[in-house]
Amino acid sequence: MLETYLTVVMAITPLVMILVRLPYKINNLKKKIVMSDYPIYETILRNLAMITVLFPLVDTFTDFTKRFQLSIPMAVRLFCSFTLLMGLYVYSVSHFTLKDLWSPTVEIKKDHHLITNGIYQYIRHPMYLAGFLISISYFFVSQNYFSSFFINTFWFTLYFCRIEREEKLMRKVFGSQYIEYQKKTSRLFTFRNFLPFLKSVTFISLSKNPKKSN
Ligand SMILES: C[S@@+](CC[C@H](N)C(=O)[O-])C[C@H]1O[C@@H](n2cnc3c(N)ncnc32)[C@H](O)[C@@H]1O
Repeated sequence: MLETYLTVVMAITPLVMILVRLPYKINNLKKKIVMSDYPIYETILRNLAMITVLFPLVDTFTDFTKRFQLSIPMAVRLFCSFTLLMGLYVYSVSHFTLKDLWSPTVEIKKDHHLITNGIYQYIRHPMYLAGFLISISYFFVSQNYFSSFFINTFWFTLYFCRIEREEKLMRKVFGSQYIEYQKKTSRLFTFRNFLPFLKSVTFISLSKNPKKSN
């Protein structure tokens, strides 16, 4: 019974990730990019990371990776299934908040404005936080060190290479507005504003993305 629940969590992970992202991915193709910063190594890394999104399906529905299993206590696996679902939720909320300003790489679109509401009023990179939560939790839920090694290596490297460049580009485009925003927010996680942060995730405060920055 518990094993079935964990298998379902593993199987829905890539499906939720793909389905949530799909409309934004399509929308992104229509938008005019005015500035970008993505070196070739990031394109390679991103494509490799994208392939690993499918690994949970391989782990769940085939025997290819079965021999790389550890034995992790059920209580730990159950707890991590909760953090994995939280990760999927934060991933969805950050997409819903960023809307058509989402892009797969570090780039600025025509009429880009700074989002500072909802979950973005507490942390600057909720989508990357979600990625970390999902990848780490997946290791414990699946117990599969082979898939988890590739998932974690590619996603962690991608995010760590990207965050600084993304913030640099945002400072270049939004100037003092982004510097002020940085002062008020944490990069990936907030202990100081943990409760309001949780509230913003729980109640999806998607209320009116300001068209112009405040
Ligand atoms: C994959 S999204 C990730 C957004 C953010 N780093 C996160 O983790 O939630 C990357 C794009 O989002 C855009 N972006 C990031 N933060 C933003 C903000 N606060 N307001 C508007 N656009 C933002 C940037 O143009 C960047 O190219």
